[in-house]
Amino acid sequence: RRGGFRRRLLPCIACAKGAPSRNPDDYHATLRALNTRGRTPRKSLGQHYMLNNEINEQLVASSSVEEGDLVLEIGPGTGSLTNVLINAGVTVLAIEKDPHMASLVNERFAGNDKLKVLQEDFVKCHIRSHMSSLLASMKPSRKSRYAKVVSNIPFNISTDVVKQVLPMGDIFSEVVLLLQEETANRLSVLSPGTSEYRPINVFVNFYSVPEYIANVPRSNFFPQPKVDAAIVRFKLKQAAEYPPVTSTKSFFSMVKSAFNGKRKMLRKSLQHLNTAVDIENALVGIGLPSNSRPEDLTMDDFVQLHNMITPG
Ligand SMILES: C[S@@+](CC[C@H](N)C(=O)[O-])C[C@H]1O[C@@H](n2cnc3c(N)ncnc32)[C@H](O)[C@@H]1O
Repeated sequence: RRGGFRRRLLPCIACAKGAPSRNPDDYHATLRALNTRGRTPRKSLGQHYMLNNEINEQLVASSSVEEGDLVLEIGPGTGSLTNVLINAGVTVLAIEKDPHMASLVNERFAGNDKLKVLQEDFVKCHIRSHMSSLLASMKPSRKSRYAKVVSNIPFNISTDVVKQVLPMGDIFSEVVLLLQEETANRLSVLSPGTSEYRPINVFVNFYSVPEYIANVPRSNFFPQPKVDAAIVRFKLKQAAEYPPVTSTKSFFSMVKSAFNGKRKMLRKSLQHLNTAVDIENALVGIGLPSNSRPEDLTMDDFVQLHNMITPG
């Protein structure tokens, strides 16, 4: 066999030690789909396939999709989540980087006009133009004019996905992702004042309202990752609901500079924007100590500080 394909790659059910209780059909379907191609799951592509259809159902339920909706799925893999989405009556745009998995999922749903598969790297693709043209071609009778994202994504592109889709409130209303547990916590639960607080937290809260939905133990995936996962829902804000900053570019540039000097007080790390005295006065003006550090500020505090210390 060519190209690293092997005959027997996957465990049989009887060998699946520590596997969660699940409908065996789901497990069989995933293993069969992989075995038909002799595919070894690739670590570099974050290929940890979902074995438990109840989790797929929970992902779909968390996004409250309705019949007729348009859903973007990043990384359909064997198509187990795709199947639940299609059964919920939605149209799916699936973007899959691995050409083998893209053709496998295409074949699985051959002839189904509710699915469009693009074999592309999500990080590099023009998602806005793909989504805009699909939304424009759909019936105006749809209840929601917004699309949704529902995906079990590879852990290694989580930040790219979040950075790309959260500012797209004009296209998506909700983004439901299965993330690495630690990432899920960091993006949805972490509050200011903790040492892990970063610019990404300000970014997430600027563009969305995140909510931690549920932990998903690692035993639900094949192959089993070293860490647990969790479902997070981001409700996207529309442009009119974004915090009132004079310029988002200058706002996020200020936040980045603030965290560049993580141990530094803001009156030092933001000195390129204004004098130390003016920064101190601005901090006191919004009810914070004059020697505040970036991890002390909420997203709203950053917004106020930005509008006070940068020329508008
Ligand atoms: C964690 S697996 C999930 C597969 C499937 N959704 C499931 O639940 O079993 C991630 C999937 O994303 C695909 N993938 C990896 N990197 C990608 C990228 N940059 N763009 C699109 N798909 C990618 C992998 O090939 C794989 O099929």
